[in-house]
Amino acid sequence: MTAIETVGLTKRFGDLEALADLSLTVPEGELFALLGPNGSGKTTTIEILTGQLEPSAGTASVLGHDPVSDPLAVRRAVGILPEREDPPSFLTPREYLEFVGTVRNLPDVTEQIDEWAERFEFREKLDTLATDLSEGERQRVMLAAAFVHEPDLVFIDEPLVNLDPLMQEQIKGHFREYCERGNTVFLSTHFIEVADELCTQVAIVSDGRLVAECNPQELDDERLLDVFRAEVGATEPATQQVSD
Ligand SMILES: Nc1ncnc2c1ncn2[C@@H]1O[C@H](COP(=O)(O)OP(=O)(O)OP(=O)(O)O)[C@@H](O)[C@H]1O
Repeated sequence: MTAIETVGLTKRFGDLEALADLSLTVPEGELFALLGPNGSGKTTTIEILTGQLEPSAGTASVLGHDPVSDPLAVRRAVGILPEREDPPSFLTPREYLEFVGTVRNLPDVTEQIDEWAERFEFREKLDTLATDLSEGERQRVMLAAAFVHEPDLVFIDEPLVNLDPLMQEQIKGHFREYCERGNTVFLSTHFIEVADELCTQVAIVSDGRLVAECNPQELDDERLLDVFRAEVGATEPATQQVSD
């Protein structure tokens, strides 16, 4: 089945066309990356697909729901982690995840909280106020919040930016395992290495336009970096780095 389908998705902000005629199909079970340089329309796409922003033209379907006419149905069904979003500074991870559990109608999240804190290694910080957590720790709490209700589809904007290399490996392993169970992960990133190593389907966007689609695991000599350079004209090696 198809997890996400967009047809001719377009978004204009005044004179700026942030997204132009984007048509994408993401089958269920895919570890998908929308890859593109800064300002290429990745966040705009996620915001439209999760019903936070209305497109100027085009249609989208997310797990069979229309994010324009029924944004709540989409947001109930999926997990979302926006770029650089933090838990509220005045709550502990435990309190925040309990809050998320309530919003997600989970009867009792005690076990899930333990499980996710163990998996993303913040168990010893469960009762520390978020304001006193490191950036990476806050990111791990937010990742747990995106997955805690075990949605079929999770959107994550720049998933690995604040994480140390060992935690990056752990999170990548989690994404793979999650998709192997038939779920779908939609990542947005400007780090080629993340898309190349991790993803089963990559769509490259530049200036709001889809310029290439591929499965990096099937690329032989033509590495994803070469495709990216050819289509986007990027020559900066910085795009290969995984962390800031
Ligand atoms: N609300 C807005 N009003 C006006 N312009 C906007 C708005 N939101 C985004 N844009 C513009 O749309 C373009 C695409 O932005 P978007 O945030 O989708 O890019 P991105 O690919 O996610 O970039 P980054 O990798 O830097 O996060 C940019 O030129 C941005 O300045």
